[in-house]
Amino acid sequence: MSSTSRDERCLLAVPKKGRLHERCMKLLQGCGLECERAERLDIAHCDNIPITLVFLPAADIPKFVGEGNVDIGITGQDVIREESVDVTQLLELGFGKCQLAVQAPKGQYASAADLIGKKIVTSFPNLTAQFFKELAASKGRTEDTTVVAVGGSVEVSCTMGLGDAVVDLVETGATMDAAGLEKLDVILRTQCVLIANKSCGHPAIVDRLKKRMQGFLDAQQYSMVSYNVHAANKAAAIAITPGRRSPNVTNLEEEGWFAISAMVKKSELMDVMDRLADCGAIDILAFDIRSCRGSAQSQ
Ligand SMILES: Nc1ncnc2c1ncn2[C@@H]1O[C@H](COP(=O)(O)OP(=O)(O)OP(=O)(O)O)[C@@H](O)[C@H]1O
Ligand SMILES: O=P(O)(O)OC[C@H]1O[C@H](OP(=O)(O)OP(=O)(O)O)[C@H](O)[C@@H]1O
Repeated sequence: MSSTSRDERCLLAVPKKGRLHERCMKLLQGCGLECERAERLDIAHCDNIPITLVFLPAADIPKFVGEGNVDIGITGQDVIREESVDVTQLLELGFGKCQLAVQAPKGQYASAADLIGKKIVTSFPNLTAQFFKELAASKGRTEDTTVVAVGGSVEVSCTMGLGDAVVDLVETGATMDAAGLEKLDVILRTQCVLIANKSCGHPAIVDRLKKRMQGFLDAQQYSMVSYNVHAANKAAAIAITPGRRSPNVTNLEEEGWFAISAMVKKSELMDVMDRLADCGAIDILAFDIRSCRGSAQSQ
């Protein structure tokens, strides 16, 4: 570990287990953070940047960031909203995407409004109570909806007779379906984000990490395509690969030929390569990008 004191090191909270953990570790690795975590220890100092990782339950991270126990953190927008802490959202990370949804036993209720005044089981008691309060107000209803907080396995609550319906996270819908539930309404769409304490003391380190993360995320979305094309087909080829800012065009030794390279969305890569070949481009190659920096969207 480098010889930096606690005050010089930026504390970054990372989900210690669950769905977000692996994705976060892959992201941090892609950002070049090198750190060794001793077995059973929930803290790891990075050797090559003054950042210390603190491994915490995802649901506790908003509070610790909000109160300044750690400087920055990675967690879901759902738990940030549930804790209603005042933190700065620095970056959407594009994974951990799901919905917080009202779910009821299939065929029993037509809409979430039919659950006003009933008993709802959830790990998100604050968001659930707020949702039903606002729903009741919008419908001119006065009954109080009972919210029962549980720590997990929410989907089995109706079967166990704990409540009439649940509010839980849904991604593919497989868990909901297996539990005999159906979605009646969506309270929140969420994804994993990088957050910072409002008066975070390490702006330079945080900014560097944010740019590295953006670079890693951009690199995952794009491939680099390079090809050779004759002057007669150059304009058509450039129209297919305009790049993010502009393609890189250089002259080949061979008269009338050009080498072109450009970033292409991975989701469009095969189509772009087909179209380049159709318009006369040759030697068409695609490369993975490991990371990138300084693109317009990354500023
Ligand atoms: N099915 C899902 N798809 C995508 N993201 C999810 C899904 N379930 C949860 N998440 C996101 O991951 C966060 C942590 O959820 P997870 O269930 O992994 O947490 P945990 O309770 O810490 O772990 P565990 O359930 O193993 O105890 C959630 O707050 C949410 O942002
Ligand atoms: O729509 P799906 O793709 O089925 O995902 C939804 C499930 O994912 C989460 O649980 P997770 O599997 O993380 O385990 P948990 O119940 O222990 O939190 C969430 O609580 C749902 O149960």
